[in-house]
Amino acid sequence: MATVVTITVPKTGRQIKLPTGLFINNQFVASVDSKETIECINPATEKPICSVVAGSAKDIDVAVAAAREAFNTTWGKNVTGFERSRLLNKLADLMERDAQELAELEALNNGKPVRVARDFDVGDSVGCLRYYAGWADKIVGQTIEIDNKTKFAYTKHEPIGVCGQIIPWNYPIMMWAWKVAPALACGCTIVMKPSEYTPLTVLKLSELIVEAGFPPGVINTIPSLGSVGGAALTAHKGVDKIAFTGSTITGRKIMAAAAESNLKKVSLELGGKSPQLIFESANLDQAANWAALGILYNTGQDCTAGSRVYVQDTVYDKFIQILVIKAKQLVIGDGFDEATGGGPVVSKVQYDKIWSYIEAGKQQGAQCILGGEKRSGKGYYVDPTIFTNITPDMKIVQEEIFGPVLSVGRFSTEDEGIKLANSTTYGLGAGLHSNDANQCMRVSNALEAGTVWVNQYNLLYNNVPFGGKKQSGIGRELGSNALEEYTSVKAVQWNYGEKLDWPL
Ligand SMILES: NC(=O)C1=CN([C@@H]2O[C@H](COP(=O)(O)OP(=O)(O)OC[C@H]3O[C@@H](n4cnc5c(N)ncnc54)[C@H](O)[C@@H]3O)[C@@H](O)[C@H]2O)C=CC1
Ligand code: BAL
Repeated sequence: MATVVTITVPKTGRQIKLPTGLFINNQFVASVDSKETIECINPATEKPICSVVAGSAKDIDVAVAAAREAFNTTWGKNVTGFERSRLLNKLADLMERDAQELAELEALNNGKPVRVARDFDVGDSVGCLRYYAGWADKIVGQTIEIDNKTKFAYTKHEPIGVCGQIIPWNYPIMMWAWKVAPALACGCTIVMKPSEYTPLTVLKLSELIVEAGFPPGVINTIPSLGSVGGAALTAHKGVDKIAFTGSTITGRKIMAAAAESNLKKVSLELGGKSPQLIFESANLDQAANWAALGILYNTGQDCTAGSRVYVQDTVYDKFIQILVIKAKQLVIGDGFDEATGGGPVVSKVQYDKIWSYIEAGKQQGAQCILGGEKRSGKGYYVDPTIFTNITPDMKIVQEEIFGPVLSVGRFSTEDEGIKLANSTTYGLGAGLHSNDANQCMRVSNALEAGTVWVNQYNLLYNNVPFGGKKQSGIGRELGSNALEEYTSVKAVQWNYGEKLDWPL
């Protein structure tokens, strides 16, 4: 198959040349043993965009060997923090230069609006690369006095080695940046496996890696099915660490494969069923804005989607009225129109999954007060859908839907609200809206989540750590905490005088 295709973006007419091979040692290559391809579909039209090479387990071996060679020679402990910083900044500049093209490609492959992809996904990713470029020459250890006379120790935060990074389809560019930036800043090398649904922008970014000047083998990219390339990468004995974002079910498999192979370090950013509590003192108009953003941003395909909202009963009716108005205001449609706020969901699989939950909600007796009807025509569109009259045992209340489907319940006391919010196996995000500062402090302490948003929701910053509690994950991305995921602490204990009397 061709190793470069030209994609014409339907609405803008832009011609994008895209390499479709596996990216190993700074070159786009064919699979060593497979003729399999991945067909990429435009979710807005349901039409194919192009096909890319699907990597095999043997291709993962080749990529891991390339990453190991780079780690031992041009990268790892052989490259200065200043140089890592320079290259990361250069990569950020190139992404910024190509922001519109990357956003159009992301919109084609994922469905999200171009404006959102350009201003948030690419914009925040550029910021992420620059943030970790800033850290690359500031990774420092400690000096530890031992007896103040003849001995001391110092610690070195060494790059952990070859990292397998497996990312999902909901934020292809941003999840790429969250993973590669801290790994490169710490001196690790990478074998990246993008989602089989959205490999296109990650391949485009691979071109920028060459242009930025990264040595061959530092970052390798293998589009592949999860059960093939993902499984091979996780079970590989030459991989020192796996960083994963995706479903909890796949997270479990990854942890098991890591345990059974070489006990590689694992960080997991998994699913959620995140709650928002609306208290009677809250600014209801603002709380409704944040609740709408929480469930509708990225068409609900967000690990932190605020998919359960609980409202204090004294303001319940008023809040619902406002929320429905807000949800109706979001324009869902053509992602190439700058006014569009939400696009289709990513795939037929995801579309069918969301509709099966909407049907389950109706069957189990929840009341659908907005949406819940399919559109006619092409495209995997799901309109904002709100359920009330929910009970804790319903599937729509318990399980991650990953679509624009919100369950709204009510509570009377603060304790009851907290109990409802925490009644899930997940613990990724949570929100609370109240104008009582003491209440904000009490409730934020009580909510079981890696991130609690107070009087806001779903905003993430490159310098603030992000990750989950309970079954939402292990480890942290973003902030200085992410550096710990990619370094191994070595303690060097130094004796400059003590004599050992032997035998003991
Ligand atoms: N936390 C998050 O941000 C995400 C959560 N999800 C949740 O997962 C559900 C299913 O979506 P999927 O795309 O099927 O998620 P998934 O967890 O299977 O896919 C995520 C990544 O893992 C890879 N993968 C799949 N099986 C693997 C394996 N055995 N070993 C190693 N890697 C493997 C995939 O190829 C992809 O790159 C969604 O409906 C949503 O609820 C999906 C994507 C992102
Ligand atoms: N909300 C950003 C991370 C994610 O959905 O995976």
